[in-house]
Formats: sequence, structure tokens, C-alpha cells
Amino acid sequence: MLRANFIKKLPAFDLTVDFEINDEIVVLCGPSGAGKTTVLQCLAGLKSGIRGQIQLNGRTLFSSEQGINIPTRLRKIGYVFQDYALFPHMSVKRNITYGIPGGCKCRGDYRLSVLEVLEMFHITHLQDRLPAQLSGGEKQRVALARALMTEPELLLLDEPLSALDPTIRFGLQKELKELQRQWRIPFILVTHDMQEAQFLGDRIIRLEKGKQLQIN
Ligand SMILES: Nc1ncnc2c1ncn2[C@@H]1O[C@H](COP(=O)(O)OP(=O)(O)OP(=O)(O)O)[C@@H](O)[C@H]1O
Repeated sequence: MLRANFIKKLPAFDLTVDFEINDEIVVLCGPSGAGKTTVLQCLAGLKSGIRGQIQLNGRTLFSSEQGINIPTRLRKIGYVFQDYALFPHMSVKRNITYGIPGGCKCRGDYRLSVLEVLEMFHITHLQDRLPAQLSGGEKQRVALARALMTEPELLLLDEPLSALDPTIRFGLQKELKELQRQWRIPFILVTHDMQEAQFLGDRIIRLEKGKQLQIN
């Protein structure tokens, strides 16, 4: 479970976050500039100047009061960026194993092998390609595979499907939902698309100028 209760001062307003998220998909929506991406960045440890606390499965990731600020790489949080942020000069396989001790060869302390993850996302045949040689949907699968390879306890997705055409998009929405049901970790997903929010979200939180309004 994720518990987050913090304030982040932004130039135009204060972003106020107060939520508890179980093993479910919470969709964050709201107008451009409302603070959605900033919420994800604060949770991942990519923003400074926060007051409050963040706990994941009982571990304190951040507490301004106690002076705790666990570095991003140790937070056990997967992050899928809007533009996928794949390394352009690395193959699919290297992208997926980047940052994993032992890389492609070794399982180490991880439960999953790279071959299992490639299979899970139906991208085994693409493992030696570079990102430039992939379609948008394939890149999205690689980004998800990379995020899940580290066995996160929370997955953050910033408009993961927005670059895709509607037919591929719907297929991947279903896959995302199934993935969450299999992994049973909290997903927080940002989208501008209300249909997508309704389909994917177990709960929808609307942000307006940094304030949370719950829709369902
Ligand atoms: N690096 C920055 N420096 C100053 N202000 C910033 C910075 N990044 C974001 N902001 C401001 O913080 C606010 C929240 O931005 P954020 O990117 O979180 O919004 P968003 O809801 O994700 O928007 P969008 O839907 O357009 O991606 C905005 O008012 C934005 O102008």
C-alpha cells in the first residue's frame, strides 16, 4: 500500500497530495499544468522541496520531519515516461536489463529472468533491435518490461498510451489492466483521456491547480 501526504510548492500554486492506494489502478487526470506529472516525480524521488511523507508497504521513502529521503533507485518504484525514455543506442534486451546487477546474464536476487520478461510482453523476437526500429506499441511494451524487470512495489505511468493510435491503444489498455491484476501492486496512471480513465481506473482522482478532487 502507498500512503502519500505531502505539499510541494510550485510557482503558481501549492500541490497538495493526500492519498492511500492499495493494489489497484488509480488514474490521475485534470487539465494541463494541474500538477499530475509533478505528483509522480515527487513519489519517485525526482523532486526536492517537499514537505510531508511517503510510505510504501510500511517503508518510509520520504519524511521531511524525520529527515528521510530514500534515493530513487532504492524506492522500488517503476516509472514509465510519456515518451518511453528508452536508450536509443541500446538494444531492447539491454534497455530492459539496464541497471539490473548482472545485466542480461544473471538473475541475482531477482525473481524474473530477462527471457521471462521478454516473453511476458511478447517482445522476444525484438530483443536485438534498437528502439528506432520499433513501432510505438512495441516501444511501449519495452518500457513496461523495463519498469517491471526491477520488480517494483509501485508502478507510475505518465500518459503511457497517448502516442498510440486508437486501435493499438485499446488493446494495450486491456493488457495494462490484466497486468495490474497479475502483479497486484498499485498503479498510478496519468491520462487526459476520460474514456481511458473510466476503463482503467478503479479510482479516478482529478487534480485542479494542485488540489485533489476524487471522482469515484
Ligand atoms: N521545472 C519547472 N519549473 C517551474 N515550474 C514548473 C516546472 N515543471 C513544472 N512546472 C509547473 O508546475 C505545474 C505543474 O506541472 P506538471 O507538469 O506537473 O502538470 P501536468 O498536470 O502534468 O501537465 P500536463 O498535463 O500538461 O503534462 C505547472 O504549473 C508547471 O508550469
